Amino acid sequence: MSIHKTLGEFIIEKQADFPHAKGELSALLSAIKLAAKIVNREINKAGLVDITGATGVENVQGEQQQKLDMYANEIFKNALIARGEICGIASEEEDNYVFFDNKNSRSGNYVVLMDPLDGSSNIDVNVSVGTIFSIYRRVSPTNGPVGIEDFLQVGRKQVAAGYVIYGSSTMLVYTTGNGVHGFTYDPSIGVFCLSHESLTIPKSGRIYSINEGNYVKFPLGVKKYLKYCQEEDESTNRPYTSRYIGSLIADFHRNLLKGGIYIYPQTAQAPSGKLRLLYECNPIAFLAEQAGALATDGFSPILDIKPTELHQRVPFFTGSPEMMDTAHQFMKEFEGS
Ligand SMILES: O=P(O)(O)OC[C@H]1O[C@](O)(COP(=O)(O)O)[C@@H](O)[C@@H]1O
Ligand SMILES: [Mg+2]
Ligand SMILES: [Mg+2]
Repeated sequence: MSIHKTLGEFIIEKQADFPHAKGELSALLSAIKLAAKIVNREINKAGLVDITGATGVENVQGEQQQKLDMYANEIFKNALIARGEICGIASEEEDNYVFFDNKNSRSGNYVVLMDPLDGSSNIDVNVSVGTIFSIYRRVSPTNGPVGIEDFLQVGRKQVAAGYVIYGSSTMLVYTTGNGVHGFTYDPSIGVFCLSHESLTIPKSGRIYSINEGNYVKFPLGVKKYLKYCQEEDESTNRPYTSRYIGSLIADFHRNLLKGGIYIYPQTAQAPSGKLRLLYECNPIAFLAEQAGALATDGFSPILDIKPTELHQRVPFFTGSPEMMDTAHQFMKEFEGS
């Protein structure tokens, strides 16, 4: 029976990959690893504990906050605040960024942006959900207060990003800019073990993920691409098959392993789409590009977008490069209509 390498061992081994290393990545990821285990424990018994349903409070996005959104937000925040490397966080569930104003954290060099619970609409129905994180080095002077500029950095500046998927098994998948690596949680020994080293997405695939319930509101380029996916043509493996879980992390993870494309486009009602640039699209885009996939707003790379607001939204296209190229051709051809 082979004993898999643990996440902790792998991080130590890969330490040299992380600029300014000095053990800071280990501390950052061990905080996330610990919080993921605690949230995983509660999710696994969600029906038995008072953790399902809404809190009755609306978050800054105008969405009903779910109890598990808030629980995960507190667990990750508290795990991060306890580590001196991190001087501040931004979260989907916090109106503004949070500055860890204590002596220990002030000297921290990193900020974390997170979506503590992704796929909130699936919490109560036992469908895979996730946590997404993005890590930057601060740009404001160390030992001083954190500023908005520390959070509004282009995605290319990320030093690490990843997600936890709470599904049939629980996995943590991350990158520090040296490939994408996946670790599966073994509850019997309480550790994340290396199960998917150097993940790369298949060049093409047969899966498209989009909420077709919004079809009539889609831009013409997206409508045309969907028709292309559904046409009969054996030579190009079409029609493709539609798979949409409604949890960005679960849809992305499946496509990463099998090949495919995920699209959450702009609509007439939501000209910037739904997904948030800083703690959903940037971290996924960093992982995607590291795994040989593309991630764009339908036209240009997500990682080159200069953020202007903490909770700004962007149209999001990501997936196998050949499928993305085709989708881009339709978006270009029907741009503006
Ligand atoms: O229900 P819709 O409009 O298809 O939206 C589903 C999308 O919204 C999200 O749930 C948004 O994320 P949160 O659950 O973190 O708010 C994504 O995970 C998912 O891909
Ligand atoms: Mg989300
Ligand atoms: Mg969320």
